Amino acid sequence: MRIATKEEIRQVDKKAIEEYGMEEIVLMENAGRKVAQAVEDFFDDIGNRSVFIAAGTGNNGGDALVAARYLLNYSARVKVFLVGNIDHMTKSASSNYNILKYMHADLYHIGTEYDWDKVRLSLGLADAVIDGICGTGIDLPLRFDQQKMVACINNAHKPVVAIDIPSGLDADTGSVYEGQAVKAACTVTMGIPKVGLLLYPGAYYVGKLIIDSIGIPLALLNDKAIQQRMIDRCLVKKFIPVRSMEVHKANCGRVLVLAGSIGYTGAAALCAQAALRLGAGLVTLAAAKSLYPIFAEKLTEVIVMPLPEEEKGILGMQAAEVLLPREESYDTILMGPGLGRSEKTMEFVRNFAVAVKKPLVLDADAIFAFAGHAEELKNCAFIPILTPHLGEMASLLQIKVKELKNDLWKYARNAAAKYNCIFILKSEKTIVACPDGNIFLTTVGNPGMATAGCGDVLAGVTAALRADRLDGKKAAVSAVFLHGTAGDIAAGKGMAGLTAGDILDSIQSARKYVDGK
Ligand SMILES: NC(=O)C1=CN([C@@H]2O[C@H](COP(=O)(O)OP(=O)(O)OC[C@H]3O[C@@H](n4cnc5c(N)ncnc54)[C@H](O)[C@@H]3O)[C@@H](O)[C@H]2O)[C@@H](O)CC1
Ligand SMILES: [K+]
Repeated sequence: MRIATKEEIRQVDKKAIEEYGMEEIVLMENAGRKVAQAVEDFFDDIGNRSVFIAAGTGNNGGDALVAARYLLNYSARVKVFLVGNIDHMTKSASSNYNILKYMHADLYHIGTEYDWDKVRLSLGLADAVIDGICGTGIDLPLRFDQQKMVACINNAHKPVVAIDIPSGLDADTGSVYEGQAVKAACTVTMGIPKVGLLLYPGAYYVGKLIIDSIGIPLALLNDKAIQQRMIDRCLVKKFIPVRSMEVHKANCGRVLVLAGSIGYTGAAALCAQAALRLGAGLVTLAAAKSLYPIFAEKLTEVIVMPLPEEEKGILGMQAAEVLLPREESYDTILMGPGLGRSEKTMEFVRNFAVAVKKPLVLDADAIFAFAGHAEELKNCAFIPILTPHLGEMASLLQIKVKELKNDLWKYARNAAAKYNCIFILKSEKTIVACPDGNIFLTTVGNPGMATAGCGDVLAGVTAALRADRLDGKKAAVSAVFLHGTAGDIAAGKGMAGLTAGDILDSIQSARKYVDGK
């Protein structure tokens, strides 16, 4: 399923009306009916219930006015409060306003402070609230009267059904101006989700998300021009090849891992093992030679290659001299987990990444190596996949984490295009950003996965998929789904106390779930 920005959904609505000949008022009718149904679903006895409806003057308000009519038809008690000047109502909203007037519905205009008392009193008596103050048509901050209505609704602590998007939430970024957004129990969004519903802090305001059809043709909702997509099983199943009967260990992915330093041997072991668990045929862990005895003892199925070191446990340019002549033995090279940040190692990472002619997955310290040198990523032979968390991304882009968080998707999208990289940007809602502008958002994973080593497992899974001939975009998207699914399987035993080792142990089951066998 795709996820729309404000402009993209505006284009969808426009094309439905102008190209397909759908009537705006019909779309509004469908939207309003779905909202009324959502309210009805809250109660067994809607006929005995009072519903407070806040309706703005745009089409979001129009949806609310339609919902009011349906709820009146269900015999609910309905009070509609209009937020804004009705002279500015859109044509379709105005038509619905006139119908309600003709029905002698309880319609209130807010002019004086006395009217706000009435708002608060009605909210106090209501069993449920519909938020139709505004939707995708606004730019924040809200107008003063809209802000006041949002505050009244939130202070009433009643179950709120938000139409399309909780009022006050930015549909593109998920940002909320000074906390002024409706806190919904449920949001009924039309056609496809809007970006802001899925991003934090916006996602906290949404409650249960219901995605309802209002009759817009699927071809429009699935248009490639909408550049954001959910990562789900259906998408990933299309990307991952069925394992052939004639498969050989050398032709289902040979991964070279460059990872580990003194104190960080676990990271190296986890990512190498994760690549095997996903299905790579051969995994070689190349590490500073003084670490060799540790890995030889720790790992059984992984081949361990000792490399010359600059200092005890620290890799430098000599490692490249050993590795470059052997590059044809590998399909993908993963660098970074636990590698350390010494100057010599960072220099080696940057030089080797450009010299080697194999697809790369760069994680952790290998991403840090490019902080202040991001332009050099453009010189990689293949589009590299980078798997930063927010701190690593911020250091790569030389900005503050707070700044990055304010417009995460924009930064990720711009950086992917500018440095010709694919980013798996890890957070509570991991995304994949591609140089062509496409963004993919995870639908799986859980807070238990905020644990040491979890990212190392993701890096290994990503490298294994890339080594099995998936292009960068498909490998990154599939890795996020398989890793998140493995985390969800592991969380079956409990989220707190979940370890990266548990996720590792569940990767095989996650792949089986995707393969459908
Ligand atoms: N366009 C369509 O065909 C459809 C639209 N639908 C609904 O319409 C909504 C979008 O409607 P609109 O585009 O009319 O806009 P909204 O109803 O979201 O916003 C109301 C009005 O506020 C104005 N505004 C902008 N910034 C503002 C600010 N800072 N403070 C106050 N007012 C501001 C806008 O000009 C807009 O007319 C969707 O969210 C959805 O609920 C649905 O009815 C389905 C069909
Ligand atoms: K709304």
